[in-house]
Amino acid sequence: MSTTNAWYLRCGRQDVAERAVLVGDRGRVAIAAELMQDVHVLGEDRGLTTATGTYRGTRLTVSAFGMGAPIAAVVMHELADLGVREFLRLGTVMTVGDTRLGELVVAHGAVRGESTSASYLPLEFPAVPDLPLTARVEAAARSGSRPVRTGIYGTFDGFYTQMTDSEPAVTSVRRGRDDLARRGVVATDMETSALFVVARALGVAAASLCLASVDGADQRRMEGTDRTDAEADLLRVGFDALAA
Ligand SMILES: O=P(O)(O)O[C@H]1O[C@H](CO)[C@@H](O)[C@H]1O
Ligand SMILES: O=c1cc[nH]c(=O)[nH]1
Repeated sequence: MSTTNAWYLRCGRQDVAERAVLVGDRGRVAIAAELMQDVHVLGEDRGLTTATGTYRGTRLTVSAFGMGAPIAAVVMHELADLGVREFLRLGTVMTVGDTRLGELVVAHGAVRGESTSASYLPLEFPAVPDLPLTARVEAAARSGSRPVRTGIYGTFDGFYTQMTDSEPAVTSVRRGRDDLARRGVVATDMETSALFVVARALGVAAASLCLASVDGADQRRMEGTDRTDAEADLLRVGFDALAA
């Protein structure tokens, strides 16, 4: 791949910072842009939105991939080829076990329940974050006002078949969530394990910090200003960690 023009992100090495935030929802790029100065919105293709700006003197790139591990891996891969060295996923998760809505959850590892990471490294390889970056993330989270939880994520491809209580898989999904809780998993999402493994394969650092926005037990969702305020807190904490 050319290092001057990424296939899908449609930008060059000079357009991106060495530190990047990966979000799912494109709306979070707009919120992130409000936190930064000198913001440049970069090329947009297939709904992938990327912006680079400065936060407290540190240049940061924010990129939205949408949903799911395959496209998250494409975005990480292109940004790594362009020179990004540190990645922080800032997203949302569903609670497992004792995790409560509104908590910020720092990933200490992730169950590789998705298929994308196996195209980079075999399943024997663990999905673990970069530990120094994770320590920065945890410190920034603990200096904020929200409760912080740490632990293992479960990452899956099947939103309706592996994660939510939807027919026809509702019984196996509930059983699977109980099994994860018994083994100490604290949350589920669709990208974290893939990003950890892809980062290891490409020789870059990755960490993941997410807002618990859906209750796994009853599928209640954070809504309205509760949710938007919490997502703004998530972005501020994440930016503080990357700028530290
Ligand atoms: O809030 P984001 O970052 O999109 O993350 C979570 O939300 C989506 C599912 O609702 C998946 O992408 C999942 O990982
Ligand atoms: O239900 C949810 C909420 C956030 N992230 C997910 O992957 N699922």
